[in-house]
Amino acid sequence: MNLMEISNLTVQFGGLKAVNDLSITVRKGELLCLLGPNGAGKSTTLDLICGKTQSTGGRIVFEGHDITHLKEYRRARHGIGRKFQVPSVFKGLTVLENIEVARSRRPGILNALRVFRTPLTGRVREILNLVGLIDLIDTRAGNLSHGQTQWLEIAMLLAQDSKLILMDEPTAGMTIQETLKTADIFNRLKGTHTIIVVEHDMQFVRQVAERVIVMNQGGLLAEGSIAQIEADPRVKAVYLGH
Ligand SMILES: Nc1ncnc2c1ncn2[C@@H]1O[C@H](COP(=O)(O)OP(=O)(O)OP(=O)(O)O)[C@@H](O)[C@H]1O
Repeated sequence: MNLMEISNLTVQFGGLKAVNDLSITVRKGELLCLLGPNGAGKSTTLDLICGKTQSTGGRIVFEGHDITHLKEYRRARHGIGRKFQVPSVFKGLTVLENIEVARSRRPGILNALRVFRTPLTGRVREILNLVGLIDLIDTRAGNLSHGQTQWLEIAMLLAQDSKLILMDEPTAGMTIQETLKTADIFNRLKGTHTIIVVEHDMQFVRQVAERVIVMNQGGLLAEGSIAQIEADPRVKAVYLGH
């Protein structure tokens, strides 16, 4: 079943078409990796899906709703969650408090503070177990390691029950062990969560990818399994060969 259909998506910045006539179908529950050389338009594609950037052409249909011209906060209400390269956790709050803020769905920290006395409910416990932070619920986010901070942010997206999770280079700056653990988290999310991830770390992509899309110069260059992508001479020429 399709969760999202992107047709002929285009955005022009001055003379540059950063995303150019891109069509992608995203299936419910799949983990889709977006690859491509620097400047291919991967981050811009995520920006166009979450509404951070408005397209200049094409269409995005999410669960049957045309969201092409919706503002970012309205797309978030439809269940599109975005994780940026710089984590947006509240450093002064504990791990559990951060999750509660994410779960409250109400804008503004003051509203969120009212729910802090909520006990560690089943779903929150499940999420914290999944990302391996269950023993750190009372730790301030500012005291977490880089990897733990990234996992907390993933947990916050899960706590919002996002239907589509968009992630831009989640393993950037991680140690090998942290990257392995992140792959494990992603593999456990497969099937129940729909994820689009932009990544340059091919080892990580090999561990998690079900379907891979390679972009080049704003357009779709190749699509397939990781084995098909790695054997594709066009991909080798512009990306993997370097
Ligand atoms: N707001 C903007 N205004 C003008 N040009 C932009 C804007 N955002 C992106 N671009 C340009 O669009 C092109 C695509 O950028 P984008 O960041 O999407 O590439 P990318 O594939 O994510 O690259 P990287 O792997 O380096 O992150 C680049 O040439 C970039 O300079």
